[in-house]
Amino acid sequence: MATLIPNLFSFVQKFNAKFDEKAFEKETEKNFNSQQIAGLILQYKAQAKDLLHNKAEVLKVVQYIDLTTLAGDDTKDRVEALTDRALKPIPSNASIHCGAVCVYPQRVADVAKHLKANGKKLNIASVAAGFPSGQYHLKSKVLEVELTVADGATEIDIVISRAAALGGDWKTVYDEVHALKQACGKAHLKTILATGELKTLSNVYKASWASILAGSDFIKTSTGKESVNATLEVAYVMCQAIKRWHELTGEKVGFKPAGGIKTTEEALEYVALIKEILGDEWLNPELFRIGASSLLDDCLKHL
Ligand SMILES: O=C[C@H](O)COP(=O)(O)O
Repeated sequence: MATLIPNLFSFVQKFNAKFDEKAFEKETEKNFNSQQIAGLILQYKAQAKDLLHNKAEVLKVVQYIDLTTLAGDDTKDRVEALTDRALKPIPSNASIHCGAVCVYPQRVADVAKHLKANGKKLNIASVAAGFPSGQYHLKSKVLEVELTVADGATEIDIVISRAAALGGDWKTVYDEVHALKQACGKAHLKTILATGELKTLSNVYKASWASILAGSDFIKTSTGKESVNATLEVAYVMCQAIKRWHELTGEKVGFKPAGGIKTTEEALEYVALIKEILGDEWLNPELFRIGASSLLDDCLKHL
């Protein structure tokens, strides 16, 4: 019962933009048992095998995808073609579209102009703010977010400072995310934790909590550029933070696994995990996305 009563500490903290270190430490003092999580992961994997035979579930996966290209040689032509594919990912079904198209900041204007010229609407996500390292001055990160939103991005994917996180400086993690949330204006903020570089599950939980407190609309596992990207283990921990925030405040923060998710079965493992931890109400593109460059090809084989 106690957990259903909004925790005014956290709630007020979020909207006053002040970071209370003691409250943060108290809230995030948790131990995660990898063995126990591994047991649950086996269950999610078994459930995904069943879901794979259900075409309606595969169709939903297509709609969760942030169809991504993040390459140094991306051109206007490439992102326009990707946008067309995100608008109609299944050639025989014009009613389905992907969650968003996701490109580098310099390509956002190409996508926005292409959509306008064709009279189409689609979420445009972009990986602004010094992606993927995050090793840039906050001032330039803020400016990059502002410029990218001005070019037409409706969703901004930023990455936290791993240097601050690994040093236990959660206030800096919070302050940066908070500043970047303000820079987003009306655009949604997805905060990438780069979990493959955070070393411990405790750090993953703390990074999730700091990002949620700072106003992130989504928390996302990885940039796709770390040597270890999305895993079910970190997804479990991140979804526990999302669940806890919902218990305390009634607010729903979205979840986006990204990086290295190439098969429909892998995508459905995340669906099974979310179903168990957060429930069916999280299984829609408003609250669940999968960042992926090649997953769609595999989904088409299952339809
Ligand atoms: O955010 C999206 C990821 O960068 C995509 O990663 P991927 O190319 O491994 O699918």
